[in-house]
Amino acid sequence: MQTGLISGLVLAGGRGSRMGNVDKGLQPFRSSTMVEHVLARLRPQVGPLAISANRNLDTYRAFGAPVLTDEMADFPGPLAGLETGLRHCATPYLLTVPCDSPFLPLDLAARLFAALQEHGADVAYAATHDAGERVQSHPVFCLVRADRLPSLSAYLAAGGRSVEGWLRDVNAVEVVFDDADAFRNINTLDELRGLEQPAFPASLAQVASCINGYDPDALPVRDAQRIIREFVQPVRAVEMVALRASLGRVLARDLVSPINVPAHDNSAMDGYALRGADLPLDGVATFKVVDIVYAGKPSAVVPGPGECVRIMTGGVMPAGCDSVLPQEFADSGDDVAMTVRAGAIRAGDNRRLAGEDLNIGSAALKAGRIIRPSDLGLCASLGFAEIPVQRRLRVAFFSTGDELRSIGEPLGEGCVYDSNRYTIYGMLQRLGCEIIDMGVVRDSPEALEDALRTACENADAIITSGGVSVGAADYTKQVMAHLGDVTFWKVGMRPGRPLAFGRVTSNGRSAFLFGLPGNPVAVMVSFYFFARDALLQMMSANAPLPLLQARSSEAIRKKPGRTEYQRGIITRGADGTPEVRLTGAQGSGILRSMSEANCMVVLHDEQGSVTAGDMVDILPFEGLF
Ligand SMILES: Nc1nc2c(c(=O)[nH]1)N[C@H]1C(S)=C(S)[C@@H](COP(=O)(O)OP(=O)(O)OC[C@H]3O[C@@H](n4cnc5c(N)ncnc54)[C@H](O)[C@@H]3O)O[C@H]1N2
Ligand code: MOO
Ligand SMILES: [Mg+2]
Repeated sequence: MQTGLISGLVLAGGRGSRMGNVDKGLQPFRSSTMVEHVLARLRPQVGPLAISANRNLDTYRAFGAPVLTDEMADFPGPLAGLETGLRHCATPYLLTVPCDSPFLPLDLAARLFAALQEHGADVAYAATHDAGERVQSHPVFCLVRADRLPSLSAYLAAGGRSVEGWLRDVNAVEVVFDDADAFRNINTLDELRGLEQPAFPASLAQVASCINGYDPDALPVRDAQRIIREFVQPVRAVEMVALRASLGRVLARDLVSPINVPAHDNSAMDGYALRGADLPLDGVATFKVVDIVYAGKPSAVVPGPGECVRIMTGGVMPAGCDSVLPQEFADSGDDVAMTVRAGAIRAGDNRRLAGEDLNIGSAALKAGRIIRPSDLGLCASLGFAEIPVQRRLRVAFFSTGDELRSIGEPLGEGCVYDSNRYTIYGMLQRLGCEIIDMGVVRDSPEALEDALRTACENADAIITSGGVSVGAADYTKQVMAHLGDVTFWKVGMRPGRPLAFGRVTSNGRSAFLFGLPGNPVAVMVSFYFFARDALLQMMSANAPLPLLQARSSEAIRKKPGRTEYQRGIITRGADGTPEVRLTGAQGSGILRSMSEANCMVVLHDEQGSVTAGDMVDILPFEGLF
């Protein structure tokens, strides 16, 4: 069967009345949507592909197939979609499938086509046996001759609406498939239950009440992380971007392979393709060369016993051949004959199997992945021109403190340049966020409220630095508390003890807030260990902190009962394993030692002093995004 003879049409134009009038095709299903599963399974079986839909047209268009809307008004049912499909059909046959059948058979087109040909029929449709062995027909899985359009139009014009009714008017053949599950459709929201989006977050107090012995003034790191994780919600908005533009973005849905890669069994070597059974058991054997196969130019020749085909790397294996003798392993060989010695290769050698890289219907990449260069290549090998990614997370940030000066301003008595906005900028940039830099905000209630409201109305998350400890001029906490559900913690850690976290609201818009401490090292540590994971969670990204282990080359003093983050330099030790030493002074204002470091040493709550030679957890900065 030539797939190019058949156009595919996914019927997604129904009312979805059994699902409460939702658009069935767009319902989330296994990290993507139902219709995308259907498209992935149908695409390899047909030439042109279209979607019949009557709502959410732009969303459907983003799946990369033209969208046809019913030409008849008022949702008259699947036949209206079929009629429109036939009007636009440029091939001799049209195959329809419903949008809620994510498991449809991969040989649907081939089997219906074979039956249509065999019976000289107008229409072939699928059926299965139910549990009682009765035949149950699935008439919306049907292959129709495109020239049957007039008969369908006449049936509809006469008021006919049921697919079964029209099938009685034409010469239709039923094709029984064994796998009833492949035709299972998902009809109710109940069936989709468990895949729904999580409920709106509870209040922070409710979340915190689940923590044993919750004390905001002495909160262990892991409890703070847990509260943040349970409170933060993903921003669900997906956009299609050109393949190259997806680098560094978060994949929004599983990418299901629409093809086998490679598509055919092919040769891994330049040499001779032959039947493994013909290889000599001892001595030598001479094969007659009956054709030459180049990559991209398959041969129709089927070598007989004692025959072989010269083949180039990547060339499609000729029918019946299962092994390739690399040409340098032949005793002699040219384009006429080849001689091989016993034991030169084994049967099956040097053949790359169809689908060994990626199998049709398998998840090539999982939703949540941050797209890397190899993923771009993988997507290209599947023919994907556009990739569904999460929209970039919008993060607004500003610094607070009257002593802060921006670069370019004169540095007055007692003032410091604002460095936190630059470290925060760098860390957000590496996470792939859309950045809204709001500068330095004066320590006045009005200026702070103004800034927080603007940030809240324009961003998904807000990061501030400074003003969260107990100082007298700090209005930050008071304004944050006034604008939303914000809590102030003293976390059992060093550096980065004070931390504000919550959700602020202004004019009906809300944003998650991370009020990081002002000290320049504390701001980075609390970003990496609290804000980073939360922002990734909002982006629906899967990228846990890459904690590794290294041997400490020195003793480190540490009190159990709090987490300490020390700046370290990791090198390759004498025995080849990673070894870490500290950068010296660890004060939370000493940014230089952060720059000198290439990792953080993480000493957990329960840990006491470290002896030289002990293994410790480290977070390497390179590769940390
Ligand atoms: N009595 C107490 N004092 C302090 C405590 C405490 O528990 N009790 N905690 C200390 C800890 S730990 C930290 S961390 C800081 C956090 O203070 P704030 O978040 O209120 O921050 P500020 O007071 O505004 O600034 C602290 C420090 O950092 C400098 N800073 C602030 N922003 C920037 C910036 N954008 N660029 C460069 N440097 C900045 C600021 O000048 C201060 O020196 O509180 C301790 N105190
Ligand atoms: O949390 Mo503060 O970190 O010690 O400067
Ligand atoms: Mg302060």
